[in-house]
Amino acid sequence: MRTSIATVSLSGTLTEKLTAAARAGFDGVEIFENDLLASPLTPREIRARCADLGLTVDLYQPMRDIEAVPAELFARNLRRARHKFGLMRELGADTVLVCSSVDPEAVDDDALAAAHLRELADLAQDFGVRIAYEALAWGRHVSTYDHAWRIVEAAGHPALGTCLDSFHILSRGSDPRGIEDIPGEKIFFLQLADAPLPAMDVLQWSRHHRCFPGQGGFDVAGLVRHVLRTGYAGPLSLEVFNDVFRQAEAAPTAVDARRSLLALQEEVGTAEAKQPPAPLTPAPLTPAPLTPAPLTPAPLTPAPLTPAPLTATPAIPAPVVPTGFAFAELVTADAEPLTGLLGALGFARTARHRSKPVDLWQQGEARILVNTGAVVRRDGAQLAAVGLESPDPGGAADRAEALLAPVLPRRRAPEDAPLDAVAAPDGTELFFCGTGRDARHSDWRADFEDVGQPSAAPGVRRIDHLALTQPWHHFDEAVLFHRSVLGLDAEDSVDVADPYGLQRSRAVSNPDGTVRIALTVGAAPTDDTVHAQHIAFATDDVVAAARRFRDAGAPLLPIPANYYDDLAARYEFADGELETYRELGILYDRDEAGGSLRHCYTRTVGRVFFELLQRDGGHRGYGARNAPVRLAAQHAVRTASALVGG
Ligand SMILES: O=C(O)c1ccc(O)c(O)c1
Ligand SMILES: [Mg+2]
Repeated sequence: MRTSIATVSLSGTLTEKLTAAARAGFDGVEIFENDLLASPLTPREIRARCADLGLTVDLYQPMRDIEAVPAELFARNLRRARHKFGLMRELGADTVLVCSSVDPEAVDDDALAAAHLRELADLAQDFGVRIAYEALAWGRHVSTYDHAWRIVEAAGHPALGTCLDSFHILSRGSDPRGIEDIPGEKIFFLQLADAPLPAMDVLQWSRHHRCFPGQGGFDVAGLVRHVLRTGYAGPLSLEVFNDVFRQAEAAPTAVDARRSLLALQEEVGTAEAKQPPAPLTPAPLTPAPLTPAPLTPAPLTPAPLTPAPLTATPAIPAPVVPTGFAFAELVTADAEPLTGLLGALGFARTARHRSKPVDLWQQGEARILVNTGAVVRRDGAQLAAVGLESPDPGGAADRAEALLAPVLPRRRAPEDAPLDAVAAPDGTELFFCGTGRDARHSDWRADFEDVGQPSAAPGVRRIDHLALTQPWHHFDEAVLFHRSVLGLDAEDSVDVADPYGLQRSRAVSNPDGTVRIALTVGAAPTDDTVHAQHIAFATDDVVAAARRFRDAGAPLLPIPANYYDDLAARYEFADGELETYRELGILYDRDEAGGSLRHCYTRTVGRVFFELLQRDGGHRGYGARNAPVRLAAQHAVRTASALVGG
């Protein structure tokens, strides 16, 4: 199907928005009136710009507070509409959105609303324009899609149809099955948005917190299926009001938006194939014939009034879910502080890259690459790449590419083993690996020469999870990326209090928990915790591992006594157990099923720190309840070392 995006969903000037939408591969746009008013381009120039970019203007919007008002006011509204319809011809837009009225003067009278909309549609028809009437969830008298449709039906005018907006429908809790009672040719437009579920005042919710499908909690795919069963043949158009997207760069937001529609179409297609085919009302592919406007002076080529025929979603290769971490790669100018920590944790340097200053440090199945040959940003050591074990590295990369992930060159140097890799939204390079499976392809170990043996002592077994703080304006994008591109499942988001802000965190994982990534966004983009990244190592005995680390002369993050007093009040411990945790700085958490989590932290080097973690009894969490204590302790350490100039 054709895809479209409202300019309100992207940041920047109208020109920047159009360019970003076109580059991301959208077919068309909804032009928001404010974007047009603020643009130095004339409507004809905007039309030409869109044409140059290969974009159609699928909708002009919104017109507000038109219907069911006193006669004199309605006369003024018609005058306003005449101007806008003229503008739309210049713009090459054939459909205008009319929102249900929020005017205090509007009356609760469906017959009057229908009569006014019919009159409006009559005028619109003279200009070759169609009216799509949309129920705003906070409309004064019309706030549900079925009510808007009843009025459209009563008006009975060929140039009047309805606009469905998934936000207004799903935020009101309306039953989307009723959509199938609307003939597809009377659905003039479909706007899609998701939103997080915790409800608030619906207007604030809509204006600030909409997000792209797959990023929130609505069943947008379910709604789209109902719409498609009517025979609707217009575009799938994203209309997302979101404070973050309004500020972030338009180009990545547009790509994020397109990825969400690709994943949505995949979901709709897949689910549809599993069900018995739904009865489809055949959709007329052309709107009702419209008389050209006699008043228009402009000898413009008429805007394309024919929606493109329904085309199948281009096939997206099936998800190839990663089955473990192959490695994590840290880049740093000075290896010693990091390798000092790794050595104290029990890691040994086991291999060296054949041609680059990259060392492999290993313990159990945990592998850390320390790279001193790459460009390091101002904030020091950082995690630059992650190797994911993949049952089909090429297939994983093909899917990533189909979902618009930037595909990286397969070889970083001519002599390297070819590896499929893509970039995550935060720039982390993700390598799809088949460690030990195929020496010619996807076995990154082929580039390394053994220089030692991993320690035999029991300690770290593998990487348990990565915690990656995302740039604040890429958080929702990152969650959708990991879900759609990598096929990981996303858990609900949790809020973690930091001394200087609130961090939203959402974990993504594979079904058996061998790949877990906690994505976090900080509240204050200037604060250094915002950029922190950590690698958590799984151990079967966190107390022994912590002791060994400390005995090697490395300090663990000190945790305040108050934390342990609270633990004592909360849980019963065996004799001496709590004292051990207190002595070592081990944090403790228990889930409802009695599973437990014990974990402790190293100091931070650049952006990076390590965690030792022991899960028992099937605990699947990350210790979110302990995170505020950990964050405060890290602040305290940073402040203290700043005071001594360290
Ligand atoms: O918030 C609004 O006013 C508004 C305007 C136009 C729309 O299509 C919409 O869904 C909401
Ligand atoms: Mg809308």
